[in-house]
Amino acid sequence: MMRDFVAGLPKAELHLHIEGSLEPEMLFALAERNGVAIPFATVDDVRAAYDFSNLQDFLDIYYQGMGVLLTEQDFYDLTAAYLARAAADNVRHVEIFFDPQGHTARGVAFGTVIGGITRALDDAAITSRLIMCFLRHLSEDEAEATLDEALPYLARIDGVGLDSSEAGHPPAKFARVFARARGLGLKLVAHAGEEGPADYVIEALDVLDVDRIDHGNRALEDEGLVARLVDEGVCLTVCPLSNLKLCVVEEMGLHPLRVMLDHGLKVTVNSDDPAYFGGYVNANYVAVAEALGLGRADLAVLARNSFEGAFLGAEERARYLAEVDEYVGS
Ligand code: HPA
Ligand SMILES: [Zn+2]
Repeated sequence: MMRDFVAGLPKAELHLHIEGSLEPEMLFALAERNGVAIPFATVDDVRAAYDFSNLQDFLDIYYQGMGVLLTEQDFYDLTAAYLARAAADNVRHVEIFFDPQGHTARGVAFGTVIGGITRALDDAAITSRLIMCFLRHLSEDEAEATLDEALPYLARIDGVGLDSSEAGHPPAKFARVFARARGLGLKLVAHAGEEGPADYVIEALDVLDVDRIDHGNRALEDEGLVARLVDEGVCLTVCPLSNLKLCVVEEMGLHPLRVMLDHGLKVTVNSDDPAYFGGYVNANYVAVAEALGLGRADLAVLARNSFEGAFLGAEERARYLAEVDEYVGS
């Protein structure tokens, strides 16, 4: 069965917002532990509120939800719970986003956030990288101040990203801070082409010089851009259940992943904000496999792409790719 094949497939997850892995049960537990009021009476009430028509609808609830995260232990518990879910999906390597500005704006210290997350990463069996995202609805000066705050922790931060409300906040708004991050030796990624136009994908490549594109769906609207992404082997971190929940696609049968694979784009499958979008990484693989009729060979390509697009050293990458080959050949 396809589900069993996906379950055993070794894979990397490259697009996961740790704050988006906050399950309703943990939301309640942390609200109680920290004495934070939340506008929900039951876990079912919370799930009922997860009905979004666009990215902003989701972001409003996502920023509200992270308000229960206050202590280092909260960030540890959140991250440890995600890592356990990922390991259960046979995720062998994760690259985790976090949104420091969503916490420092509430008076939670940068060190508290990164301390809890990295302690959980250190305790986990799977390998990981950590990517700090700037909130694009805020100013570049605020992103610069966040990068300043990160300087003492650069040994634990592998890259920077760009997330939050895309429309009206083009990548070029963050040209200076991304250039500085590059100078500090950090990897660079940016959400682009989720709701924003193909031009934002081009800008992320040309102005920010990113190593990967997060989402990238709307790149398909520009033939020349597709050819360039194929030619340059740019990895796209696609998030099928997210796209469905945020109405980026009308139904899963219309998801562009199959077309992306057919073009030879280096696409990967990821969960984005699994607590909000209805499934972790394997659920995303199964959803697209069923809706688009993907076979084992397609799924193996997706898993290989996830390790090829990851910020791994050559030796680690080769080891993981060999694991995929061994599994697929078996
Ligand atoms: O999918 C997303 N897009 C933009 N910002 C986000 N922040 C969390 N998830 C997302
Ligand atoms: Zn995302």
